[in-house]
Amino acid sequence: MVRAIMHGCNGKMGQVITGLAQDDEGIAIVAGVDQYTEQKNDYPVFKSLAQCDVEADVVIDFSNAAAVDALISDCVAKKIPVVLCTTGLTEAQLEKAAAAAKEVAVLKSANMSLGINLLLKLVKEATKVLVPAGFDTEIVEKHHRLKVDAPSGTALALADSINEELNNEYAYNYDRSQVREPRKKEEIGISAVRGGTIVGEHEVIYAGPDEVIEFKHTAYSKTVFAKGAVEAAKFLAGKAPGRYGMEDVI
Ligand SMILES: NC(=O)C1=CN([C@@H]2O[C@H](COP(=O)(O)OP(=O)(O)OC[C@H]3O[C@@H](n4cnc5c(N)ncnc54)[C@H](O)[C@@H]3O)[C@@H](O)[C@H]2O)C=CC1
Ligand SMILES: O=C(O)C1=N[C@H](C(=O)O)C[C@H](O)C1
Repeated sequence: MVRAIMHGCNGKMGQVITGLAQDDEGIAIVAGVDQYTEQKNDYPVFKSLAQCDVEADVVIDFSNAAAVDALISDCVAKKIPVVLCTTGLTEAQLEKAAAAAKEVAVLKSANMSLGINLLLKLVKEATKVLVPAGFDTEIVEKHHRLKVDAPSGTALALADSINEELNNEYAYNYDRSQVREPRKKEEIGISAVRGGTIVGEHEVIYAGPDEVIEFKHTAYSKTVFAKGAVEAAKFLAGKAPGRYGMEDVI
């Protein structure tokens, strides 16, 4: 059985994963880390991974970008593989995660659901055909009112997947309110909506001459992300240092 430390254990995703792990014989949450150390479950909770003295095979992280620098350093120091799911990371943090992967196994993914990981591939095929035919690409994401980062990590991952097919030559446009000019061809628009309890919606819109194609993924519960994270943790435990992604798990 894989022993996991839940980083961000007292948050929304931390609690869904804790519930899922209780019914899964292949994984056990043996400790939690959270800035609020209230013990909500049957495992001990520590303020930081550095302070955690419980042995484990892997860390699952759903916390906050501000927590990720210390987390990565602590995983390297303790030589524990990490499933990094927190979004809104800076370029410097992404570089730090890449450097850490030389020392420990790091699986980073902005979205652990099966559907989005398929969509990341589908948009590559669509882009190859549609953009040369004159279609513009826009991404619209919608999330609950408590989400702190925008645009979502998933929207950025979708944009990156599309842009790879365009030799990374397209710029991301997050805000059209400050200019009065037609849309540039070589851009990908990304818009964020926040409200209520929306779990997560991502639409990729290809708008062409007289026709529009839309791909849409809707997450109806956080369980889709939690299931992916649990499978990723089982996959990553015991793996050699390196960078891994959900494509390695699915
Ligand atoms: N990759 C994926 O599939 C998904 C990623 N996410 C991302 O996961 C992150 C967490 O999401 P939620 O659980 O909804 O947020 P949340 O705000 O409900 O939970 C975050 C938890 O992290 C804790 N935390 C914050 N700073 C900390 C620190 N410095 N040290 C230790 N713990 C700290 C908070 O106290 C809280 O309990 C977000 O960045 C979100 O975008 C969310 C869902 C799916
Ligand atoms: O904060 C969330 O809730 C989610 N965050 C991830 C993101 O930023 O892409 C994934 C999912 O959409 C839910």
